[in-house]
Amino acid sequence: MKRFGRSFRYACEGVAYGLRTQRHMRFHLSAAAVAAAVGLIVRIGLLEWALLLLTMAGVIAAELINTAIEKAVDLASPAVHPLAKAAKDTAAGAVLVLAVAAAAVGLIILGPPLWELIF
Ligand SMILES: Nc1ncnc2c1ncn2[C@@H]1O[C@H](COP(=O)(O)OP(=O)(O)OP(=O)(O)O)[C@@H](O)[C@H]1O
Repeated sequence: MKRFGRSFRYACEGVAYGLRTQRHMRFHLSAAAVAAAVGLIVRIGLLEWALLLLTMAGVIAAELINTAIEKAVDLASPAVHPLAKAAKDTAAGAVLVLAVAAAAVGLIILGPPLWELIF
């Protein structure tokens, strides 16, 4: 149990590090906060909340993995190397794919009720 608590604390430190140092992470969090606020306003259903939360968490988790890869690459290859570029760009690409999918999910779930509320 003590070991579990320690691992949990280290994981929280990792999330805090990502939040503190990655501007993209702050952007993703702000977008998630806006989506959650709209979800509350238009009163989406439980299944919609589950989907929205899963996509938000997916983007944030991908950003954390991207940060981990960036740091590991910087440690392993401080000099310019095509493989270092490939590793960083591929990891960034994974975040991009998830972020675009999350934006689409947000539009599909929040778009129609928001439209109805406004017009
Ligand atoms: N060691 C390296 N060798 C070759 N290319 C690199 C290396 N480090 C970074 N690059 C490339 O330089 C560009 C900018 O990289 P950088 O690490 O500054 O990331 P970034 O996308 O600006 O992210 P952030 O601002 O979040 O740190 C990317 O295309 C990356 O692949």
